[in-house]
Amino acid sequence: MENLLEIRELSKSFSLHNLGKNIHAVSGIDIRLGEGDFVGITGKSGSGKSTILKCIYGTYRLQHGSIWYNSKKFGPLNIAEATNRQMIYLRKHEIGYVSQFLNVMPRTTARQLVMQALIEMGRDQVHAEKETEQILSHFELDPELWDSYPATFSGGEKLRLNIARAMVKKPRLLLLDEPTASLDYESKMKVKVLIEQLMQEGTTMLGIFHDLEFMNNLCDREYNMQNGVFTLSH
Ligand SMILES: Nc1ncnc2c1ncn2[C@@H]1O[C@H](COP(=O)(O)OP(=O)(O)OP(=O)(O)O)[C@@H](O)[C@H]1O
Repeated sequence: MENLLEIRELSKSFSLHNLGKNIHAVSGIDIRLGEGDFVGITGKSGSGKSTILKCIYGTYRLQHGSIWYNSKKFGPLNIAEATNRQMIYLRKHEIGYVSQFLNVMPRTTARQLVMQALIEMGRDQVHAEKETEQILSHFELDPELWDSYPATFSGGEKLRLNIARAMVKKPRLLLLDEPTASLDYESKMKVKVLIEQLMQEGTTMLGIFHDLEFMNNLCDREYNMQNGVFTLSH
């Protein structure tokens, strides 16, 4: 397999049984991502952008098409047919997903949350501790909060922690689902610095951004979604 990710003819619809309705979220989507590519997706709200990322991450099962991912561990793998065990492995080691919502884990501090992610990736304790402190400082999370539970954090603090946790792992493929949506300008710029660092290190990224200015200078290619269909816009 020549690319890191090859999506062919992806279609996904949702059956709303209680309303007797079927919603076609996306259809006939084709995307190729070579190693190190940064591809952006734009489009109106509800046009199906997040659905694509969720199919790649295995949150949604597709009805039609294939999502070939060239895994380090499993070789070329069609995510549409991957087992739960394979998806759990990929999420821990190879594919990252960052959205604007943080899944808070009970009785886990901010520091532990980031450290766990690094240890899952195989870092030893000493390096994991150092990298955790570096990234929490980069996102200016007040050191007083490092050993507190994120459940009580403000929206912006949760979001910065969420991004820190996904990015510190430096996954091979990083899916960005509007991660900067509700961040202030300074925090957005900090995310941008990290994206640029990851690009230099060869991380492949597929990202949805509403802020076109933010995205324009970063992406190699940009697709626009309209009513569940894709067109290359630049
Ligand atoms: N789990 C679900 N169940 C039912 N319908 C869904 C589900 N997820 C998405 N949809 C529907 O699929 C369509 C596409 O949704 P999606 O979240 O992919 O859009 P989006 O382009 O990412 O929107 P936004 O920019 O507002 O986040 C919408 O009509 C949405 O209501």
